[in-house]
Amino acid sequence: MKALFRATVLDTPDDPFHGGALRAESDLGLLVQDGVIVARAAYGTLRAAHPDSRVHDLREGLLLPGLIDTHVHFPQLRVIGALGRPLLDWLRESALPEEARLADTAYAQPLAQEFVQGLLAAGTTTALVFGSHFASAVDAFCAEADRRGLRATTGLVVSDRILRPDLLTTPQRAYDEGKALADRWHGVGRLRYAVTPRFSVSCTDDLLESCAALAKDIDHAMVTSHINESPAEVQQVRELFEGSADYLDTYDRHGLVDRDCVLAHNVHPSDRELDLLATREATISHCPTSNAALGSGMFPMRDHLERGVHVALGSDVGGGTGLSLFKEGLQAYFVQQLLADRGQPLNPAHLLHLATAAGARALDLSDQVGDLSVGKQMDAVWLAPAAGTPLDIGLRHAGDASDALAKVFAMAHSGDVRGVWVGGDQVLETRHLNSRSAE
Ligand SMILES: O=c1[nH]c(=O)c2nc[nH]c2[nH]1
Ligand SMILES: [Zn+2]
Repeated sequence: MKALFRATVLDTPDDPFHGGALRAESDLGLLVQDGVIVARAAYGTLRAAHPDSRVHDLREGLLLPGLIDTHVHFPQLRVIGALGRPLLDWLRESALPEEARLADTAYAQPLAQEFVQGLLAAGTTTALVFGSHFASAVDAFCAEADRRGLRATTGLVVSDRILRPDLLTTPQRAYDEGKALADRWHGVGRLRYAVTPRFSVSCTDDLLESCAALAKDIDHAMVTSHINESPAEVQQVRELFEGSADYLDTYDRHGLVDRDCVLAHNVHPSDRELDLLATREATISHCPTSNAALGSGMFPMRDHLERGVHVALGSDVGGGTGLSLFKEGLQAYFVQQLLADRGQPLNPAHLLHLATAAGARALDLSDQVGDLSVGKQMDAVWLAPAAGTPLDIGLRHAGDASDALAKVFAMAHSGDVRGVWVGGDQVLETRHLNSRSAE
């Protein structure tokens, strides 16, 4: 049976960083068949043409494309909020001891459930997920993401130096375990594989070469890692890779940087790195709450965009302070405001684009998700705040759609998410969902 969604729908099919604007339509109908939007028109018109369709009446609040988180660590959910330390200290004292616990599948399995539930509850329908150093834990995450219907790209995190010994591997083992995981999960349901060297600090050239070999041997794999996050980390990479031009070169000289590559942070890039990222068409995942929490620095978004580098948004949990991309969008806005004349002016359409269509492009999923046009998958988040909350009051008094969206980024959180769909499947249902088969 066809489903007909009735809502006020906001999305950004035309890139607002390149002349596009927010698309906003009220009392719109989205007709969905087999998970795909097959018609988009005034609700009354679609209802008259499809009287047997099952109506989802979402007129309260707003319907947005499902959010796309391009950098989030599965093993770090339980250590969100370890504030007060810079990156390398935070890794050693907070993140890595927790990551070591995932050697135990009995620890990893409930964590996978909590993590996938957390993403969906935040309205995130697609994510590029930094996996675990342990293949069994990556299996646990993939099984849970598949069970819940999350659109996820993930892989085995690999390192062969400097980290605590229980997190280290070898180039051969990294290849073999990664290949076996990809054979099990790549292309299963909505899952894809990402080759995931942790960062150049913890990866020798031999390991990065094995990552490149693995990426070549998996049809259309992604590659993801970290880059230029904190000054101390950048300095350590400089010392470890004396023959490299810069941090990006440590990946690029192994052929790891191309359109299917997403690198998190890039808070401290050189002009050469920005130009090469643009040439390679790679994406930088900007993770603003993490950058602030770890004191990593203020992201030079304007330099990225002026030089043609693609930018999307990531929560970077657990360096980041939660799974909500609304909070990341707001923090991205704050940082650019604080950079004053060096900052990138951002309006609500920019924020929505960064949290949706830009992520789809990063993951090479633009033909499927990122906005709510005909032909796209029905991946959507329905925001309907409880009556009397500041967001509810704000939405009811918003001057126009852009104003309403600004209020969403200023105030929305998981508690305001009332329904989430991936490929037309309802993957999260919360308070009093209003769905009926006829008017
Ligand atoms: O923000 C970050 N989180 C991490 O877990 C990590 N590992 C290397 N570099 C990192 N940066
Ligand atoms: Zn990270």
